[in-house]
Amino acid sequence: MKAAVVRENNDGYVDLIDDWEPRSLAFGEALVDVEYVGICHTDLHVAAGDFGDPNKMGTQNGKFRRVIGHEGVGRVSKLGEGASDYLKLGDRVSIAWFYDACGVCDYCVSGNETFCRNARNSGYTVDGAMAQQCVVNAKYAVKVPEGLDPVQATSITCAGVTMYKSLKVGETKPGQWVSVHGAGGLGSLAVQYAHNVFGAHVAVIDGNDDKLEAARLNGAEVLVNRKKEDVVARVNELTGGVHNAQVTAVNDAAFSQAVNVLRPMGKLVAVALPQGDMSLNIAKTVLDGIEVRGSLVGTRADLKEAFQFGAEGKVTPIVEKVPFSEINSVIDEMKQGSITGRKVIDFTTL
Ligand SMILES: NC(=O)c1ccc[n+]([C@@H]2O[C@H](COP(=O)([O-])OP(=O)(O)OC[C@H]3O[C@@H](n4cnc5c(N)ncnc54)[C@H](O)[C@@H]3O)[C@@H](O)[C@H]2O)c1
Ligand SMILES: CCCCCCO
Ligand SMILES: [Zn+2]
Ligand SMILES: [Zn+2]
Repeated sequence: MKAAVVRENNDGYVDLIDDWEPRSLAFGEALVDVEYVGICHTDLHVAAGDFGDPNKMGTQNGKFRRVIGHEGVGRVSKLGEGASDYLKLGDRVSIAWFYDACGVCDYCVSGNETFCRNARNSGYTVDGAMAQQCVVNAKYAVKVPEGLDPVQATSITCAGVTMYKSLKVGETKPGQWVSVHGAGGLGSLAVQYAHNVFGAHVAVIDGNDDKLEAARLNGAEVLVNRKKEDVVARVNELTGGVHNAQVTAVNDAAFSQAVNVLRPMGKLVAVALPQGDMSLNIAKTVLDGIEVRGSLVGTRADLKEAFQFGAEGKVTPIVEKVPFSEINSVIDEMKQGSITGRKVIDFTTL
């Protein structure tokens, strides 16, 4: 079978192989025939070894080869022993970054399971969705609701749930101002969840006018092109300062800008993962009571909620189907910042 695996030289691209075979099913696992898989910027980080070499975390056919992908959707085609308590054949399920966890630690039992120290991650510490078949833990594979387009569901599986959760982490309330730094895969959905679900006003910042226009059409009222305007001055001038800033831009500078557009007692919610450290204006942080919070994807409950808003038409991911053979071209486009919404690999035509 076909699969996309991290290259052994971690050059940031993937090898497209056709000798992929999923592992045999352990107790409680199920096999999924993959339909569609979105490419998240995290896949680029993984392929480049930014979080450590994923090929050293698993084997395939005796070689170290990790399948990427964690914005996957597909249908259950085989149930391992014990899986039928949770899934049935034909169920459409998601394959998300949060693959599974221990289920018993303080984080798992308090609604914070994504922070479990034994959590496993699709396309990183376990083989991911970018293959014709993928193994899932039946207890953790969140079902895609009927009525939600499967191609759009891929974007909610990571980008959508991540921003839905991070808006919760930012304690977003109706009528407040939210700034979204980066209008890419995550940012484009942050705009929709913030405006359509949380009832907030949205200011969006990017360097690409097409993405800013897409954000305007999805409810953003303030658009700032970082390459043409002073981000901090414009956002403060037009919003009076935001209540929370959602940083999805893969760029250190965006974090400093985010701090400086917050009104007193504002919250910076860090989501993006550029390599390096965040530099905070100490005086601003202290004198304005600023909070900085990190946010990591979403729990199974968050994903179920995020899907439901999609099924109800409150959010509509911008997606474009792309053939499996073009994965590395999509990686190049994402590096150039030229993708509005998400490119989604189509396994149904293989
Ligand atoms: N914390 C989490 O749970 C989580 C989940 C998913 C993705 N991520 C991370 O979030 C980041 C974004 O992922 P994505 O798939 O949306 O990426 P993307 O490439 O689709 O979008 C990034 C956007 O940032 C814009 N940008 C770059 N520099 C900017 C700047 N200085 N100011 C404003 N915009 C800027 C780019 O033009 C692009 O539109 C990645 O680092 C990814 O690893 C984190
Ligand atoms: C450590 C990387 C976290 C990214 C979540 C899914 O994109
Ligand atoms: Zn992701
Ligand atoms: Zn746990």
